[in-house]
Amino acid sequence: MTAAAPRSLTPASPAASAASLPALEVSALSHAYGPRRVLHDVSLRVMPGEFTVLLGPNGAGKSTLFALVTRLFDARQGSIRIFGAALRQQPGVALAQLGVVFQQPTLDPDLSLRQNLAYSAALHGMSRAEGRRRAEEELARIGLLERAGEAVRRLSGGQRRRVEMARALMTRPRLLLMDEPTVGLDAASRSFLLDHVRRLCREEGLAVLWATHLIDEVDAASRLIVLHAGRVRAAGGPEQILAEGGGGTLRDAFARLTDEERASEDRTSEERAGDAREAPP
Ligand SMILES: Nc1ncnc2c1ncn2[C@@H]1O[C@H](COP(=O)(O)OP(=O)(O)OP(=O)(O)O)[C@@H](O)[C@H]1O
Repeated sequence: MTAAAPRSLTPASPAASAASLPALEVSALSHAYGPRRVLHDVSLRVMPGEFTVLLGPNGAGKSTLFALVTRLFDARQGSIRIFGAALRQQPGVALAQLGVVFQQPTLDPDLSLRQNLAYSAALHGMSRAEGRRRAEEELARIGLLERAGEAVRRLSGGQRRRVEMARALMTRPRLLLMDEPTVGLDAASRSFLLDHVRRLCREEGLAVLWATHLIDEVDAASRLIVLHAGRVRAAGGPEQILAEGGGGTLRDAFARLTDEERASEDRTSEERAGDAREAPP
């Protein structure tokens, strides 16, 4: 996660050729905690400029997926590529393109906004001057530059989330992961974050994977990946999710796709199929 190439893509830039590659490509990824498998053969893609909502109820496996993509855990089964770079084989190249806002807040409340960002810039190998310049740019974009010298603890929850996003964007990542970033925020703070991120997708080609359990964070331009009980239940635009989820409203379709009974029926039939494959002739 070092300072990477500028996010804006011009046709002649080397980054432009990477624009046709998926920003994130996860293939047949599985993960277990001890004997308990919590991700089952997950495959998904996020393309540059796409705002993709990873929608799943509590326990679906969203944070586990993020932990694998950020290499907190080693992905032993399946593969993960970031702009074509395989995470296991080329971790430095892959992670240099990635920014992350984790579910748990990680700002130091006693440091100022500027100090928190400077600290992160130093960890990413930026010079002091560059770190300061980038911090000011990102704080200005989220409307908090005037408060740069204040301690984080004086900010509201929504403002803290904005600072975390500014920090993640300082290295100019081309793929941004956000894990339940709106939990506990009021409606105005939520829509600020959503609008800001969607604008970065539209105007700068940023690819975003936004994990949430809230269906109302989906808009008509979003792509969706519905994850439930560690499996991708549906993926595509809202129309496709409606079709796969049996129509009605998006909320109805999501409820059906994440229905426990249906999930366990599918598990049972997959297990039966697995048994049949493994049975001797
Ligand atoms: N460190 C761990 N050890 C054992 N099991 C875990 C661990 N972390 C998560 N799990 C289990 O893995 C499953 C997926 O959890 P995960 O946190 O990835 O889901 P999630 O979709 O992010 O849910 P939430 O929104 O509640 O955080 C859950 O059943 C959870 O209990």
